[in-house]
Amino acid sequence: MKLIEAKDYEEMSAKAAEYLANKIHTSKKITLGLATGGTPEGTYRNLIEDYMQNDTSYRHVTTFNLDEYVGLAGDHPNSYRYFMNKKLFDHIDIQKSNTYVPRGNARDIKQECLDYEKLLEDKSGIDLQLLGIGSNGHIGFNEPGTPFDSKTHVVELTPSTREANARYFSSLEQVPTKAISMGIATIMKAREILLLVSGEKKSEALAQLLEGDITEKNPVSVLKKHLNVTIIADHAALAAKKVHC
Ligand SMILES: N[C@@H]1[C@@H](O)[C@H](O)[C@@H](COP(=O)(O)O)O[C@@H]1O
Repeated sequence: MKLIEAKDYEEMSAKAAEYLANKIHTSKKITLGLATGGTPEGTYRNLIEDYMQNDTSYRHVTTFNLDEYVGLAGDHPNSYRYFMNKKLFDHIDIQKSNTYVPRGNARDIKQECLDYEKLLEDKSGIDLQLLGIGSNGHIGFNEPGTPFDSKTHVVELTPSTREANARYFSSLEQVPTKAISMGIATIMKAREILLLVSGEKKSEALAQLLEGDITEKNPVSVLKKHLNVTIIADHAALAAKKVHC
């Protein structure tokens, strides 16, 4: 695993966007795995700036998002499809038909998981997966205890994850209790992974990744088995690691 240090959230976001833009520029065709949440928002802002200033085209880019809330349609303001449209896709020249997010309002949610996994395979998988982490080490919506061999599946959200994400909803009760998430094996199939970690709240999870064991109790620890992982972390996120040293 390669670790790139950043001063703060802004610097982490700028470095991540530069990393991604460089890959987009230098490839003829690329499939990106994308994440939602506060962590990648700054990266998307920087990518939009880069698009406007440097004419970076996204016509050759396909994207697959990690997850989506069960029960929310794509035009619901709290859905991850809506987040991606507003925070990135609406501002760049990507073809919307090449952007995939699980359909949280699909009639048959289990079938939707199977179809999403198959679609990913049919499109030859992910070249570069952007990832954030939850403070309990979750990746996508794969909570502690999720088997490492899991594929795209329906997840029961833990109270702590619902609370952490309640800031986007008008109340905790509004936060869905289930989500569709790429599984850990799905994420690990990406040819490259870029993990972003910012802030003190994530420092224990990051320290566990850098210094702890590989265990299903800490989903992010699986990344130690991947051969091509880059972490961009800010100083606040690295604080616990430095205390441990
Ligand atoms: N499903 C998402 C994850 O993909 C994300 O990494 C995590 C952290 O979010 P944030 O970046 O807002 O801290 O939250 C959610 O649970």
